[in-house]
Amino acid sequence: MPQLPSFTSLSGISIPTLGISVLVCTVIAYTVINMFGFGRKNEFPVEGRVIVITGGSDGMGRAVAMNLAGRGAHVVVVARTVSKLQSTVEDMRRVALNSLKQRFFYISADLSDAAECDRMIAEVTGWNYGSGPDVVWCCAGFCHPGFFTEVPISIQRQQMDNVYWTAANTAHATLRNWLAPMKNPRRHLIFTCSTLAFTPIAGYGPYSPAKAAIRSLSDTLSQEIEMYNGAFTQRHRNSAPAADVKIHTIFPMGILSAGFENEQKLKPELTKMLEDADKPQTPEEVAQISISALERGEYLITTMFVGNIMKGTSLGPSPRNAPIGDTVLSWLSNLVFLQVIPDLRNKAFNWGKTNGLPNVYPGEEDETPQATTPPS
Ligand SMILES: NC(=O)C1=CN([C@@H]2O[C@H](COP(=O)(O)OP(=O)(O)OC[C@H]3O[C@@H](n4cnc5c(N)ncnc54)[C@H](OP(=O)(O)O)[C@@H]3O)[C@@H](O)[C@H]2O)C=CC1
Ligand SMILES: CCCCCCCCCCCCCCCC(=O)[C@@H](N)CO
Repeated sequence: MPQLPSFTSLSGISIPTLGISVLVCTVIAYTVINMFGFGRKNEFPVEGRVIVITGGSDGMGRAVAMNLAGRGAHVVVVARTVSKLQSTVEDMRRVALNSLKQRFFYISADLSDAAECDRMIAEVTGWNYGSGPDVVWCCAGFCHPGFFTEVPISIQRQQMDNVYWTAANTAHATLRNWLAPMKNPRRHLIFTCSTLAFTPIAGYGPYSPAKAAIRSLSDTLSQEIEMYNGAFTQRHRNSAPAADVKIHTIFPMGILSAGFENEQKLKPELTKMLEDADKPQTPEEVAQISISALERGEYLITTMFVGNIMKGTSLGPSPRNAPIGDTVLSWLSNLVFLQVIPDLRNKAFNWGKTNGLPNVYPGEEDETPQATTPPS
């Protein structure tokens, strides 16, 4: 009588081996499908949409504007300096996907002033035949690095105004516009933060807190917006507007922009040493990587490997992009940071030991280089 196949032999392969192989193949197939995005819906369609980009006249914001113009969006760029805005509009016309249909516009406004943000959103709505924009992407801001005690407090307040308040004022004006009845309920509000919101680096005291505040606002709004979504399901009982608003925040590492060149002139040598792991990216790279992540529907978005590790250690209560992937990332990052946290502090300590204090002391603020705030 022929022997029945035993538990350990099925055409010569044991069943546990077969099981593990199937599992491994499934994981590989799943990863490949995810990597190439087969069958995945684009969560960030932009063709024919009206997109406002603050800080859209330079650096990352300008690169985002050019990229989206090339994908068929109608783009409004907002910043203070008119000449840079005009040249960006001209360049967008050149790269437009459909130059006959697409419309471009610029608004000069200092967005650290809330009234200016309201005016800006009202102007965009007028220009868009009475409808608000579909996407608002906050990129305005610049960095004034320096040691906390050496940078005059007035400049630190300016950083809060130009980094946090330009974003918060824009979000306030935008959401008030969006939470009125709207034609196309799916909207995107995008903040541009920095990986410094995840990991402290000495010499960024005037700047990092403003970025950390943006991250906190983003997390709060991503929860608060659900109240509007919930109310909308009961719209037969109340007048809730359709509020399918998605919030996202981008966390770039260094970006090779005009703002970055200026920042390098002010930056303490210790800070440059501590951020040695940062290999700055071009604005175009940052724009492209961010847009691809938005298309995948991500919430907290980093633009390179080291930034992702920095995010992992600091995920806290933020909504996850992928529950399993982000959880594994946070475990691994926490292990990496067991070494990174004391390393950064030791480097600061040893810097002081070797070099003493820098030349500028409190009370000599007049010698501190001033933040560049290009004229309106
Ligand atoms: N460069 C870097 O290394 C990093 C930058 N980031 C962040 O990314 C974003 C873009 O940075 P980057 O590419 O360097 O930008 P740039 O410094 O090259 O450009 C900044 C843009 O913001 C505008 N802007 C600045 N202040 C205001 C204001 N008060 N009201 C309206 N517009 C304003 C500027 O125009 P104008 O001056 O004419 O108003 C310009 O269009 C910023 O939020 C920055 O903090 C994050 C990580 C790293
Ligand atoms: C393997 C993981 C190790 C992690 C080590 C931590 C390294 C810190 C790198 C700091 C990078 C700061 C980039 C943001 C810069 C920025 O926002 C300004 N340039 C603003 O313009």
